[in-house]
Amino acid sequence: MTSQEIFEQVKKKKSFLCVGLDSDVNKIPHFLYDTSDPVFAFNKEIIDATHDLAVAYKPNLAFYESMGVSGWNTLEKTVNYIRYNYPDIFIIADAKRGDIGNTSNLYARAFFDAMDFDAVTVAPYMGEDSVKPFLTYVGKYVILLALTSNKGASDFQYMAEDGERLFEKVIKNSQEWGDSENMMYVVGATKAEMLKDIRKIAPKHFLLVPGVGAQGGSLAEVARNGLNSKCGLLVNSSRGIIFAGNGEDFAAKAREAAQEVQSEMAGLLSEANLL
Ligand SMILES: O=C(O)c1cc(=O)[nH]c(=O)n1[C@@H]1O[C@H](COP(=O)(O)O)[C@@H](O)[C@H]1O
Repeated sequence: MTSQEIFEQVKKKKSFLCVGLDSDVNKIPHFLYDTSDPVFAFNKEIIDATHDLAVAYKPNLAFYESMGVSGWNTLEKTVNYIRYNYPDIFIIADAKRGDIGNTSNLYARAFFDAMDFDAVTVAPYMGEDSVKPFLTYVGKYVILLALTSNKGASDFQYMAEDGERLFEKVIKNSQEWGDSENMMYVVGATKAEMLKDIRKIAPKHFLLVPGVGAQGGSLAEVARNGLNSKCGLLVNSSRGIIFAGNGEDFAAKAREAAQEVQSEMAGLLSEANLL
C-alpha cells in the first residue's frame, strides 16, 4: 500500500484512527467463550463495527502468541478477515521484532509472506542489518520504534551525544536505509510535545502514535504538532475502544468509542485543511 493510498482512506473516512486489537482472552465478554474461537469472534465483531471509522488495525502479537498455536491461528484468521472484507485497510503486526540479518529475513517472511500484514513494528537497537531485510518488500513498511509512550522511554531514548538525542539519531540515521514509502516511526502520544521536533527531521513519514485513550495522551496535541500535508499520522487506541463495553453490546460500545475519536479527528483534519 502506498502512503497516498493511506491518505485517500484518511480523506474518505475523515479519520486517522488505528484500532489496536489487543484482544486479551481474559477481558473479552465471557459469553463468547461458547464459540469455537472466542478471540476471533470478538475481533470479527469489533472489526465489523469499526471498519468505516478506522484506517488501520494493529493486532499486538503478545495477545495471540500467549495462547500458543491457537493464538497464531486466530491472528491469521483475523488478518485474512480484514484483508478479504475491507481491502483498503492498513494492517500492522505489532511484533517489535529485529535480529541479525538472516533471522530478520525470516521474521519479514513470517509477517509479509506467510501472513499478509502491511507493516511490522521493529526495534532499531540492532541497527541497519537487522532492519534492512524488512525493507525489501515493495508496498510493505517497517515501523521503527523511535520515542515510545512508556515511562521507561526515558531510560535510553533521551540520552544525548553532541546535542542529539538517541530517538533523533534513530530517525535521522535510519532515513539512509529506506524512505517514507517503506518506513514509519513510532512516537508515543504521551510525548506529543516532541512531535514538532520530530516533524523537522521526518517531515514526510507516517508516524504510528499509540498512547491516546487508556494511556492518557492528547489527540488534539498530537494532531496539531504531528499532522503533515498528507496527514502523516496513524493514531492508535486499543483498550479505550475494544473494551469500551463488556456485555452483549460490546461491539456497539466499541463503535461509539471509535466514533467519538473519529469525530474529533474529522475536526482536526478540517482545521488543518486536509479534507
Ligand atoms: O508499538 C506500539 O504500538 C506501541 C509503542 C509504544 O510506544 N507504546 C504503545 O503503547 N504501543 C502499543 O500500542 C498499544 C497501546 O494500547 P492502549 O494503551 O490500550 O491504547 C499496545 O499494543 C502497545 O503495545
